Amino acid sequence: MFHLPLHFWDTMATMILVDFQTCFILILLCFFSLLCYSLFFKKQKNSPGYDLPLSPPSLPIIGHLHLLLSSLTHKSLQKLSSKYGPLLHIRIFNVPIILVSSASVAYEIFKSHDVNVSSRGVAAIDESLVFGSSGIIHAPYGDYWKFMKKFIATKLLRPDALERSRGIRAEELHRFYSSLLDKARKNESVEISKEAMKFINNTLCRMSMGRSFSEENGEAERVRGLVVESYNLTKKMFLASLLRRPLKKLGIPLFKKEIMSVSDRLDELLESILVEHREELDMNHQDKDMMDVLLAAYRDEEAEYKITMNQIKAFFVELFVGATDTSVQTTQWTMAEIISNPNVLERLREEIDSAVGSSRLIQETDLPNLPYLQAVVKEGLRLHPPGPLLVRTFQERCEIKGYYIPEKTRLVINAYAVMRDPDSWEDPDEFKPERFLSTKEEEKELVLKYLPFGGGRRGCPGGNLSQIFVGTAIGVMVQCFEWKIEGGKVNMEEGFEGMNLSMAHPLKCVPVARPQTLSFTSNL
Ligand code: HEM
Repeated sequence: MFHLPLHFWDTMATMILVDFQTCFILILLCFFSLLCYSLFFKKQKNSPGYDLPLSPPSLPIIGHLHLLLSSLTHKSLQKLSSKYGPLLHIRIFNVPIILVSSASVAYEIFKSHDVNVSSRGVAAIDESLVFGSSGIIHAPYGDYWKFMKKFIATKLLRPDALERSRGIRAEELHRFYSSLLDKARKNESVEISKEAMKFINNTLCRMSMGRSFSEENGEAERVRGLVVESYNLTKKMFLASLLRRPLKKLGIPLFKKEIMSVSDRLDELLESILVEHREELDMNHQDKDMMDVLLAAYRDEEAEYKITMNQIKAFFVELFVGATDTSVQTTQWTMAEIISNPNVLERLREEIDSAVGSSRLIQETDLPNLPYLQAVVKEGLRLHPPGPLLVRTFQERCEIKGYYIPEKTRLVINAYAVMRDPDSWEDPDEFKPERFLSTKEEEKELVLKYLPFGGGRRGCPGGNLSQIFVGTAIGVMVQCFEWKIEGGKVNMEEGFEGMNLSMAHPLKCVPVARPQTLSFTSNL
């Protein structure tokens, strides 16, 4: 009898086992695809006359999801629009998203459909303090949002409220200068974003709730740590918000545990700071910082809107998440551009030296007299907007450039692409601050295509404060130091840290103190 060798049976057994595993995986895949198909891929009900713009080629089932998950989404989308046009529709599974990449289409949307696109329509985990439903960033366009927007403009960031906290910013600016000077004396390298983060986070902590890094309990540092954790969850939150409804049907609470863990710790920290503020307010009846002002609104029986404690906490979380890293990244990118463009550095320094002189440190009250510095910051924001994609939702069906968009369709405006659109900007990839030294007429035109702070009523309310943070930080670095760059050249490669566009290789350089600026005492 013919005997097959033992190892043959071994091999057969292994093959059968492997085949069985492959089959099992295949069956699972088929099952999962069918499930995806029924959950995401079933044709949406067409609204009458619904006619979306062109959709570029996409992958089966997932559509353009891979582009949204790429590390530099704004660039992938910019590439797509430069090939297929400034008004497109992309899809994630079967969910359509309108993609806008030119100034003219963005302008039409903000001019004629502003209220219609004034809700973002994205909410991750309802009960989370980070990007949940209690915050302003994801609040639908309605009473709560209107109350908060007005409150921020008239109570928290109005010129006289900012005037009251000017002393805090001057102290922190001096501390920023001293820290750089210390590094210069030791000939040590500085990571610009770290120094800027200390300055901005500390200033904002003091302005909003009277806390700073230097205080012993370290609350500002804990806030900062938790904000960093929130940034690191951004992509997960985005996915959770996108797939929330279909996955809810399957009982999968995507990333809920991680998101709630950060949210709970923020809640605990803010609760203790709020209790302290309430007790102090009861004793002194005097509001000193933003938290006091919000608590007074909470207690106001006559207030137009009855704000809740959860909304107050969510506001502070979003204030830190939205205000610190955006300003830090802008400071870092702008400084990188200044160091890479010696002619800009020279002109800027001449302006500061002549307007401020050499006997004192620059202050925020100097900014109106420094038009070139303002132009440099604007140009930094044009080329490197920290939030390159603006996300909104069309609440109602509408017509854009002859297309009919159904209600509840997501909208993404690629502000990065708009601000580098060669049809709107001369030499769009060049750092040319002069373009912002314009006449009033030209200025009006610029507003239409300049979107680092978004647009319309849903645009960023913190533009003025961020100009102060970034303008003064850049002012100090240029006024007081020469900068030696490691390796002689700045690496301008982009990366994405958390939710903001950042430098793939953080800017590190050694400050060398200019002789006349060695002995500035505090401006106060
Ligand atoms: C360089 C710094 C900053 C940049 C580039 C920036 C950018 C943005 C952008 C692009 C948006 C979305 C706008 C839209 O959808 O049209 C936004 C929203 C927001 N920003 Fe800023 N921001 C900065 C600083 C600040 C500061 C300092 C604050 C607070 C003091 C702040 C508070 C907010 C708030 C509360 C929102 C939500 C507004 C709403 O949904 O109605 N931001 N910001």
